[in-house]
Amino acid sequence: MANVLRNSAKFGFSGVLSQLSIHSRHGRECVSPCFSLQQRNNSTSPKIKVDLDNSTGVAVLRMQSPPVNSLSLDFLTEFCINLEKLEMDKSCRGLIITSVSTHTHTHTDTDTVTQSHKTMIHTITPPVCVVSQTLSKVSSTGLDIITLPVCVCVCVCLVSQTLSKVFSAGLDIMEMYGKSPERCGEFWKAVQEMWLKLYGSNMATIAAINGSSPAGGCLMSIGCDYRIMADNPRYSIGLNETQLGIVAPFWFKDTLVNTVGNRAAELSLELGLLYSAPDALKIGLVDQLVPEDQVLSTAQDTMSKWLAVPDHARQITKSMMRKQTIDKLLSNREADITNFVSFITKDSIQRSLRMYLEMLKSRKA
Ligand SMILES: CC/C=C\C/C=C\C/C=C\C=C\CC(=O)SCCNC(=O)CCNC(=O)[C@H](O)C(C)(C)COP(=O)(O)OP(=O)(O)OC[C@H]1O[C@@H](n2cnc3c(N)ncnc32)[C@H](O)[C@@H]1OP(=O)(O)O
Repeated sequence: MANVLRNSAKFGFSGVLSQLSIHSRHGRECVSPCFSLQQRNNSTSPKIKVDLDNSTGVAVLRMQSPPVNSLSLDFLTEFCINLEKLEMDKSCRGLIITSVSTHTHTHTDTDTVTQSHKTMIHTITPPVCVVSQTLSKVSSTGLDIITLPVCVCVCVCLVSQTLSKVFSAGLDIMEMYGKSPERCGEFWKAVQEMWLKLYGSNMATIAAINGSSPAGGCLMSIGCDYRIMADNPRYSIGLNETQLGIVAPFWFKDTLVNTVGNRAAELSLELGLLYSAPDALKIGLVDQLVPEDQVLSTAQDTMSKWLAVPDHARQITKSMMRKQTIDKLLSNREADITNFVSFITKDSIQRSLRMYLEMLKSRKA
């Protein structure tokens, strides 16, 4: 654990703001205004909202990165910073990770608004102007640009984006498709960092899984100490990498083996299985199913049981259970990055990713 914390110390807070502005992928975030707004609201970053209840010592981290909470470099950077801040905060003993279903953003603009196609524009003030219009997808970049000729004096508009019913769609495939080896390496290092921080956290961690959680989303869930999933037939969870033509790295595999045992992990990984909530419960991939509207409250009740155990005893035990798995990656980080980069940049793998992306988009059409 100490190693994990020492390793993570290299993420300085001064670097956070610059990372956030540099890596904004779609140009849909207006970083500075959002960041200051989030600070006023006691949240820490645009894609992630954190509320720490000082009376219980429990923080709720809500992922709010539409459309599917995919784990981009931006997202992972914010996630790690937030985790590090909570880890350093002695008053925080427990962490619940979940997804928000709605997300509000503030944009400062003059007369043009650029957003993704799932955006609804609700209100624009001042001048008073109400528009309610679902945008259609128009450009090859995936961005929609509309001009509001009647609102040439727009100063501030409140934009609400809707998240799909997902916990997290896993790694952002666009971070692995058509990117330079350097950028892929940077991305993979951030994926490693996210897992090291979460799996090695001193806090008691609970995943409140209120939506689908494939691949990297599943990794995030099994990186926690306990998993509560919404009993909704539309949701699934699992490490489905082979379905994309890619191979789950050894530390994904190790985390799954530690959670469900060797045989279930073998079947699950080789077939790239996505489990329904009841099937996930059956193999121990999640610990509890509850009605969707009770996921968070159950996580909070469960957390109080975890926090009834003296911290030092729980932390040392957790370290004893997970240290070997964590150390294996720590001593192979560079080789793991090299492997990832050479694997993911292969033509054949890039073709698989392209076909998978096309499949995702055509499924919708
Ligand atoms: C030898 C070995 C050495 C080293 C190791 C090497 C390699 C290991 C490498 C990688 C490991 C990767 C792990 C991963 O996490 S890969 C990501 C896997 N994720 C998935 O398969 C999920 C795909 N998504 C879905 O199934 C669905 O989107 C959903 C169930 C999450 C939600 O369904 P919805 O119907 O609600 O939403 P959609 O319309 O499908 O999606 C909306 C929108 O979002 C885009 N999108 C979805 N998922 C992703 C994603 N993971 N990354 C980027 N973008 C995503 C989707 O295309 C839609 O986009 P458009 O609106 O059409 O533009």
